[in-house]
Amino acid sequence: MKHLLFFVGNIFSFSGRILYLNLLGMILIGLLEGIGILLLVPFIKYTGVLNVGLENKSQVPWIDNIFDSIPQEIRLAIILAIYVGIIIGHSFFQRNQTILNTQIQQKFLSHLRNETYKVLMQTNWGFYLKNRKSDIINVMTTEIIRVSSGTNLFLNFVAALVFTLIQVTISFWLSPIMTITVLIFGFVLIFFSKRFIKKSSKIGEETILLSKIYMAGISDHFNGIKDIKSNSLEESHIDWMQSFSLKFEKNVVNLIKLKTKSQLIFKVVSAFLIAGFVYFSVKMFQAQPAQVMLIVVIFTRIWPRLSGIQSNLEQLGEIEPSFKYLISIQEECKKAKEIHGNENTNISAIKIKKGLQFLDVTFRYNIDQSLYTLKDINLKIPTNKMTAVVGRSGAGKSTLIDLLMGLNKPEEGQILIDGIPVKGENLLPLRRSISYVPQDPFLFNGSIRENLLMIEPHATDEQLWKALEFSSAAEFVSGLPKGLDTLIGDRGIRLSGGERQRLVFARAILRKPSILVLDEATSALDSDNEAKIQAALEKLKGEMTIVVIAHRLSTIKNADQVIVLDQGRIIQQGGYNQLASDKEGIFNHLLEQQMNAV
Ligand SMILES: Nc1ncnc2c1ncn2[C@@H]1O[C@H](COP(=O)(O)OP(=O)(O)OP(=O)(O)O)[C@@H](O)[C@H]1O
Repeated sequence: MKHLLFFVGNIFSFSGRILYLNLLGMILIGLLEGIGILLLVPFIKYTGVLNVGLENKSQVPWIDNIFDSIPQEIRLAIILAIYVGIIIGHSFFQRNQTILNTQIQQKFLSHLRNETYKVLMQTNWGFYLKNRKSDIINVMTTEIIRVSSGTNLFLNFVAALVFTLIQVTISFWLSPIMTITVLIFGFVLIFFSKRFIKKSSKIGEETILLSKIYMAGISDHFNGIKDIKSNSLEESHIDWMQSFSLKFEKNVVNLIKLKTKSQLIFKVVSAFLIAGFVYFSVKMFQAQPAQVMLIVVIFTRIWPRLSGIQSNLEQLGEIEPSFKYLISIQEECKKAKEIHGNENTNISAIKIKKGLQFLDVTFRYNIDQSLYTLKDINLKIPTNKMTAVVGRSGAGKSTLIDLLMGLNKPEEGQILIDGIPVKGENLLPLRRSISYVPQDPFLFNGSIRENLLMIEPHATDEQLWKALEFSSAAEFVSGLPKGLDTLIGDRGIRLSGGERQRLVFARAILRKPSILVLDEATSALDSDNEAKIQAALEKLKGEMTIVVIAHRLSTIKNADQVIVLDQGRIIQQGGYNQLASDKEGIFNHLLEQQMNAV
């Protein structure tokens, strides 16, 4: 319940006055419905549908008094006119209230979506190492909508309580004993239906789990669609989907079974109660037709409200796990927050004068694992020079780069920029100074121009072509029918691997970074284009600090220093030729292996 109240508090502080207006509208609608019940008294009496006897007073004498004072010939017309007026007023308020409700709900949904997205964007990289991307997509798509509709459901529940209260008050006026009896039976039944709410909550938990698995499954499958097609794995994936759909089906059917079971109990009890009331009223208390009709009206008005409360509680129980889940994600994000407020907008890049340094740096991904991913790393990266990091697969090269960019924090030791530790305030300026080109670069489904402008939104066409020229991409881009406006598909699927890498390289250069980090960024290039990129890097050497990870050692021939990593430790460090000539060294060994392979 506290999770639900957290979001209700949120919607109150977010929506403010408009929410109170909404509640007021609900009360008005409830009142109009209540007046509708009161009108039944004169309606029954003066229409003569039931033989009440005009001389008899009903349970609400003041209503009789009002209508008795109206001339008989226009009395019925007035009653009917009031009735029509009430229906019109009721419909009018209900329409406005529905619109207002939707506005509040949609605004709250946008607020929830924006805020959750913002905290997700502001968390550190460690959060993304711990959580599955598909779980986060599930939160942003499914869970947020469930929470928003759950909050709305709660507001409707409050409105239902208000309606019930108004109707109970009016019914109490008409027949206190009858109203109290219905209420006692209703609340006893609600009390004994607690287990339905618990069961709904369990089904809600199962729904979240299923959505997570589903989202993870389909994102894996469509990310790997090429592998699926080329290895003809379609059938097994179709089977997975079919068996999964069955689980979804069962989950929803179970929920409906549960909901309808409690409603069935309410309806059966209501049938027995109404039959019992009418029987005892007529047989034992000789009730008049008007009184019997009143009993039926009161019962049929209040009882559905009580069964509605039960149904609302079950629905809230089902959504409760989503409230809990969203709060836990938001709290985890807050703990992992690395950008506070809007500080990201006014950050300017720093100019690095002397260089970067790793001082006794030790790191491991999981504090429980005994082996360190990087151990006792001492290293200087001089400004405006090229540093290459090489080593076998799994040696820790990418991890070293992630630490350099401040994505992960060292467990021990520190990383310094011009002698100042990389942490807190200088973390974001450092990242602003870096252009990073990963192994599998990110291109989104848009035009080449949009992909380039993503990094430097104000760049002119001239600057774009210059960057493309620099990365040896100008030739292929100008050869495309739509040039810069060519659409490149999901993750740049309509380009070759080498074209993608050159495009991302152009994008990195466009930013004119102080530090250019290339993580296996030229692996897909042919030797001709690789030579061109090497020449480009050579030109950049005096202007920016370049850090290159490369398996293909020919790429780093021009490096000013080479760092050789093995099992998380630096085992060799020096100039390219110096390391190549050390016959005992692992670098020479790696070189020989590559020569033999060629
Ligand atoms: N997110 C992670 N969680 C746990 N372990 C990780 C994670 N990322 C990498 N590792 C482990 O850390 C070690 C170093 O990985 P890293 O990616 O830095 O190696 P690498 O030298 O860049 O390898 P490659 O050349 O194959 O890309 C590997 O043993 C890897 O399994």
